[in-house]
Amino acid sequence: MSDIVFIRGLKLPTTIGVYGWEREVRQELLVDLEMAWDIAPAGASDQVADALDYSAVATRLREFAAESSFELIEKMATALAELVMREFSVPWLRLRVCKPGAVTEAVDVGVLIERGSRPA
Ligand SMILES: Nc1nc2c(c(=O)[nH]1)N=C([C@H](O)[C@@H](O)CO)CN2
Repeated sequence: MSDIVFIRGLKLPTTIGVYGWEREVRQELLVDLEMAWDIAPAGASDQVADALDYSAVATRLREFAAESSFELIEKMATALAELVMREFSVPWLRLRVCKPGAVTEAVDVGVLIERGSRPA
């Protein structure tokens, strides 16, 4: 099984950053998430109850980020990955967390992590 359910370009307003001014403002992170998930049951039934509901995942990530106050995007990425695996029973994921504008000379900066075991 090598199916993937994904979310791309999810906006996560949050408090994030190591500098003093960053503790006083909200900034927007962008997240790309790939989750290993067997889509065969939903593909057969056409019922969202049989699917990994990407809408529910997105809502939960935005809720978590809104309540978070981390310094590093490494910490945010780790926490988001743990949440998705724990609450949605996802066995493997690849998560990119981007902080647009953090380095003005760069198109983008961020971290890309993989967690869990990918089903064969
Ligand atoms: N590897 C990281 N480097 C930096 C981070 C980070 O979260 N991970 N954060 C900052 C500052 O908060 C920066 O984004 C402010 O523009 C610097 N380096």
